[in-house]
Amino acid sequence: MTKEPIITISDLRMNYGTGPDILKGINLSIYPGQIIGYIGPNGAGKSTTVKILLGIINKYRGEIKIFGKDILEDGVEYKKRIGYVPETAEIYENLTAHEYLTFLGEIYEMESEKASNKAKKLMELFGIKEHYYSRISSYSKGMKQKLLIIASLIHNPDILFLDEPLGGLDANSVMIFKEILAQLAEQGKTIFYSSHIMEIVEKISHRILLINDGQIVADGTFEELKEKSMEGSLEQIFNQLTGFTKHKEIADEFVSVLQEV
Ligand SMILES: Nc1ncnc2c1ncn2[C@@H]1O[C@H](COP(=O)(O)OP(=O)(O)OP(=O)(O)O)[C@@H](O)[C@H]1O
Repeated sequence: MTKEPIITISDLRMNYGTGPDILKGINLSIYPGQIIGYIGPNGAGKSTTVKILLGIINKYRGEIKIFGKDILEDGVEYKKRIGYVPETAEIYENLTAHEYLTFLGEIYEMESEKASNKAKKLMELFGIKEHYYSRISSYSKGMKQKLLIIASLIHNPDILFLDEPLGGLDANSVMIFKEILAQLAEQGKTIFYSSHIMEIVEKISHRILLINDGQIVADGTFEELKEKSMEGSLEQIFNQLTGFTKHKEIADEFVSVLQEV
C-alpha cells in the first residue's frame, strides 16, 4: 500500500478506572478509501475504541494519530473532518430537522443557508423532505436514523464512524446507503463500520477487523479470513474466532426454562 495511513493506533490500552484493561494493546494502520468492518462480541471494546478515536474518551495509554497528528495534541481541528453515527442517538427531539441540521452545519463552520439547502436536498433524497420542519420527536425510528446519517455527513467528512447505522432503515434505504458508502470509499473517504449484522459487513468491507476481549484477533479481507479459518461465512468465522460453539445448547436450555412453572 503506497498511501499514508489516515489513522494509526499504537499499543492502545485503556480501562474505565477499575478492573482489568478493556483494550489490551491495539495496533492498527488504517488507509484512506477503505471500508473497515469492525466486529466483535458484545462488550469486546468496539464502542470504546471508537469513542477514543472520536476524542470522547481521552484517558488511554498508547498513541493515536489521525491525519498524521496525535489526537491529544490536535484538539478539535481533526474533529471537523470526521462524521459519526452513534449507536444510541442523542438527537435533540424538540428541535426540527431544519434547526438541528443547520445548527450542526454552523458548528462545522458552514454558512447557515448553505447547510440548510444541503440538508433539505439530502432529506429529499432519503424521502423525508416533507418532515424538514417537523419536530424530531414526531419521527419514526427509520426517519430518525436517516436524519442521523445526514447529520454525520453534512460537512462532507473524510472519515466516517458508523455504529450499527442501519437500525430501522427499510430494505430500499439500506440499498441506497450501501451504495453511498461504496461511492464515498471510491472518493477516498475512510469508513469505520461497526455492526453485528455479519451479512452486510461481509459484503461491504474492504478489510475486516475482529476484536475479542480487547485484542484484534483477525485482520484481513473477507477472502483472506475465509481462507485462514476454512469457514464459509463471516458468521461462521466469527463463531470460530470467538470460540463460540454453544448456540444450540444455550437456546435449548433457554426454551426449556421458559416452560418451567
Ligand atoms: N462507561 C463505562 N464504565 C465502565 N465500564 C464500561 C463503560 N463503557 C463500557 N464499559 C465496559 O467496557 C467493555 C467494552 O464495552 P464496549 O461498549 O466498548 O463494547 P462493544 O464491543 O461496543 O459492545 P457491544 O457490541 O455490546 O456494543 C464492557 O465490558 C463494558 O462493560
